[in-house]
Amino acid sequence: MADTFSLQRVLETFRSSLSEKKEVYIKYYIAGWQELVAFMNSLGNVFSFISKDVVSKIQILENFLSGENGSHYVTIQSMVKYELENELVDLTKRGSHPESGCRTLLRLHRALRWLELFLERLRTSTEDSKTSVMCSDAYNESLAQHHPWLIRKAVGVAFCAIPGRDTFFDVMHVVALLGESLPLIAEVYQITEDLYAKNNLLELP
Ligand SMILES: CCCCCCCC/C=C\CCCCCCCC(=O)N[C@@H](COP(=O)(O)O)[C@H](O)/C=C/CCCCCCCCCCCCC
Repeated sequence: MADTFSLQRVLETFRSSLSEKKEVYIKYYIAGWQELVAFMNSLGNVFSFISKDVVSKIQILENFLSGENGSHYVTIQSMVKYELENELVDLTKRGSHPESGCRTLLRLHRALRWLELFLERLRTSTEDSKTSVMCSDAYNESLAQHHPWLIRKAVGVAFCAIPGRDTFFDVMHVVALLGESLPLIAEVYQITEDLYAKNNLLELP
């Protein structure tokens, strides 16, 4: 496992993603995901179908951010407002906007919940706890409900290749950091969740 992964950096990027008004900057939200992808890539090819999916979603959001309407994509709040006001979101079935910013970010948002649940399990785990079980329990409680059977099976195979608990703690260096990361990740998650719920965007196709 690459020793270049730093939970501290993940923490810093998600911290930078929160504005004073508690809006979420997409630039830093994406940067947080890029750190997590780098970590996943270091775990081997069995995870590449997952990291490719995340990378493609990051790319879609980066394209919006650097495109001609980029100023509307500075925060998740401004993106939601802009895409809804301009009817740029497929709300019930996929149509002329299959890759809107709102539906793309929703996929990462659901995955952030998985991360929160997994890190919480890791933080409270004991020496004999298995990371594959923590991962899979967190997955069943979050992302799995949105994935078809085939993806759930493939994910189940990938979970078997997850390194043990000690390896995670070696890489993370400071266990205490988990206690600091979790509330921050949870806050970013909750702000996005409330915004999406308020705008009926939680089930975008
Ligand atoms: C110190 C601890 C650090 C832990 C770091 C963990 C790093 C993990 C990084 C990413 C987690 C997974 C992100 C998964 C995003 C999935 C988005 C999604 O739901 N995509 C599906 C739907 O997309 P559309 O078709 O609607 O566009 C897509 O079909 C799914 C693709 C692949 C399945 C992804 C399942 C991921 C499950 C959890 C991954 C565990 C990785 C474990 C690494 C330790």
